[in-house]
Amino acid sequence: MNLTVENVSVSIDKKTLLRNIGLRVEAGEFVGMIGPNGSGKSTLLKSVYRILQPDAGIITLDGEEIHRMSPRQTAQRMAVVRQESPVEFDFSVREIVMMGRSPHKRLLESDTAQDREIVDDALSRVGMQEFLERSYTTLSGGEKQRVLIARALAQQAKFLVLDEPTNHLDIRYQLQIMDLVKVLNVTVLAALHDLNIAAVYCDRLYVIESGEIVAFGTPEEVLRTDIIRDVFGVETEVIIHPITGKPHITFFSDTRVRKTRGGR
Ligand SMILES: Nc1ncnc2c1ncn2[C@@H]1O[C@H](COP(=O)(O)OP(=O)(O)OP(=O)(O)O)[C@@H](O)[C@H]1O
Repeated sequence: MNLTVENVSVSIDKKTLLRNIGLRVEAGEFVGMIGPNGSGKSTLLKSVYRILQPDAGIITLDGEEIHRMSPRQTAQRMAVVRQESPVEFDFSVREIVMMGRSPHKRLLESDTAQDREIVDDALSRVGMQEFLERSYTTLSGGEKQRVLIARALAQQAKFLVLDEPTNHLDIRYQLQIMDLVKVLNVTVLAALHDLNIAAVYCDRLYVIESGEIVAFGTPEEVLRTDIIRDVFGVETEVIIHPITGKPHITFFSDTRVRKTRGGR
């Protein structure tokens, strides 16, 4: 399943949040979006998962315009893990993950043995099988995040949209979840803040700044000292890591750089 975003612009209350965005994610590709806070990453993802209707431009999945699909057709193709997914009612973990099965069922159809197996499998893949009967609202931030990832897995969509999928996770689960998503062999578009994680897991990256794409390419092409300085205002040293073979970035605060250079 591939995604194409062509000339997409979004404005809210006369403020332009995205301007002429173009990007493509090929089938099976893992594409990351990086950029400073407030640059428009979530806005673009929201346009892709149809929470926002762009003012201009076209977004297609396998050539089909997403804003013409029914919500059910979209959910059969696309699973979304958002930064915060507020749950108002006291659902159990099992119920939350089972929601991932609903695009595949008819209205009021009861859960089958196969649905239960898929839910169990999804929970065990994120290390949450022990929490099946727990109330979702009692979970820690990281546990909630893993349950939402399990729900996306249970949805068995061929296209995954991830908005900061690992922001609540400790380092072990960050790597585990990224490894898990990587081996699913689905198409992924993910907004990521951790540039070193983006370097290791993404096939290609788009850099977004003030609502515009300012760079794109492989991690090697994009994660350069000059680009990171221009976009994030941070000094770095970038090496190709001898073990991963991918760029590895060390960050320096401005004060530290000035001190080392003998400034004030
Ligand atoms: N409904 C809205 N009304 C007005 N401004 C909005 C709205 N939604 C988003 N914005 C603004 O649009 C800009 C882009 O926001 P967005 O959430 O897409 O950024 P982001 O790159 O995902 O940021 P972060 O890294 O902080 O999550 C921000 O300045 C934000 O305040």
